[in-house]
Amino acid sequence: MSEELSFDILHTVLDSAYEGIVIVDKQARIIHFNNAYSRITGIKKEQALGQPVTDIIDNTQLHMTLQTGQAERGKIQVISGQEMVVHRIPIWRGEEVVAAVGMLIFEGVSELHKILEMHQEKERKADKALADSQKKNKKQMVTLDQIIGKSKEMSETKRIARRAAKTLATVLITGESGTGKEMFAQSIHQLSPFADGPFVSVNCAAIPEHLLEAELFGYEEGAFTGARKGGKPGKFELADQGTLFLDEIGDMPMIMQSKILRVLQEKEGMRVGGLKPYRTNVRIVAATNKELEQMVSEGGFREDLYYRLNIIRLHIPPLRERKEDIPLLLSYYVKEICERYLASPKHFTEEAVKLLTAYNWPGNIREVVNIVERIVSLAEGEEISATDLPSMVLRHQDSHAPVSFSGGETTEVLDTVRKESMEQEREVIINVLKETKGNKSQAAKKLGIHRSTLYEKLKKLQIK
Ligand SMILES: Nc1ncnc2c1ncn2[C@@H]1O[C@H](COP(=O)(O)OP(=O)(O)OP(=O)(O)O)[C@@H](O)[C@H]1O
Repeated sequence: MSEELSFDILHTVLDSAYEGIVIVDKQARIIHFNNAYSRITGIKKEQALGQPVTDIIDNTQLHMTLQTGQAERGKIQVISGQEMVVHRIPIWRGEEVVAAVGMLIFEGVSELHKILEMHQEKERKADKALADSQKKNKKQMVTLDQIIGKSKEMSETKRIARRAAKTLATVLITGESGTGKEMFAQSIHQLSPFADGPFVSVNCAAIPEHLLEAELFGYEEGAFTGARKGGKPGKFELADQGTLFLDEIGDMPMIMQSKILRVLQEKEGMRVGGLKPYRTNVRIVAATNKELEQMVSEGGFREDLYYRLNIIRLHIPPLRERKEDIPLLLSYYVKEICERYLASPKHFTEEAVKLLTAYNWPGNIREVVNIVERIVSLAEGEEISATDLPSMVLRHQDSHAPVSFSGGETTEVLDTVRKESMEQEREVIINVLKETKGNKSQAAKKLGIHRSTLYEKLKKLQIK
């Protein structure tokens, strides 16, 4: 590129900059004065070019920059009666300062104040929103009364939860996905001596392994690349005097298991990059849908941590083992969802309830919520009948679970559907097992069901 061309390009770039830019030569004469500088100060370009900078710009120090060779940043300079923020930068060639650049960053300090105020206002709003959402969360926290279920199994689970809540002991909640483990954890917190403190929830499976320590214990400024200025408190600090809910604890990496055990024993934590430990007094409620005992025996979970967590055990049975709760859940959620969607009230016919009760609900109550949501948004009339149900419900009927809540005989339709669906289910499972070369854990994962459910199905469908 010719020297002339690069000079032209440079001038164009300087002229289109948002900041005011002035360049002086060795003798402190102005050799460049860009459009922004002219706009901000009202001084014409022709007036400025070739003139000593001290004659043109009020209170300039650029001639001093040429002498000292020192850069100055963020200095306040009064130009045309206004305070402005400037940088002054010397340009060296070898041992000598050959020019200096003056940059006008903010047109006035008042602009800087405005920006600062805007920023502070934004921060105030964000803090308020956070405080409001924390208050709202507190109000929205679940209580035991909101947990639906009158079956013997659920009544027993609630009884244990109520008693566990009053103690300071660690609670381990087990149960398949979607059975309501987080609901129980919140209810325990609400009834516990820690109820006035925060409820902090961490999903151990959702946080990448290398971030988990910082998330749980916090970090100090500069602890790693990307660490936030001022550091960040960890969940153990945030949950102080409250409850820390460690969801999916079975997915916790071994190294973190040891660190958690240490905090539980010593009631002290240490931020990543920190030098001084902090005190933390939290009630731990952990949950998992994994077989922790089996993980312990296979070496995937620390035995000492397991015993430390398993002081009170709360098992939530899957929905298929407490079928009498299904009609209650259906009628609660159909009402709640119709209200939420501003839809006209709807109800299930007796036959639809029978079919839904005979379904095996591998996704438990979360699946109930999803299916009812889907049905409500598609069904047109007030009545939800068998024809409105998703085909999956008809295909996966639980043949060895008689529908006893209404005391009636199962219908012929239901029988036919069941027979057909068992055949289909058998075929699907055999195919998946072939794909996984007989590996049952992988097959259960592919089918989206728990391993114990797969074993039950293998037995029921006589798959060898
Ligand atoms: N007994 C219940 N009564 C009413 N709603 C319930 C009940 N149990 C669960 N739910 C609802 O089902 C959904 C799943 O519940 P929750 O998140 O507590 O389950 P979970 O066992 O913690 O699931 P995961 O193991 O996947 O984290 C939520 O929408 C919750 O409100």
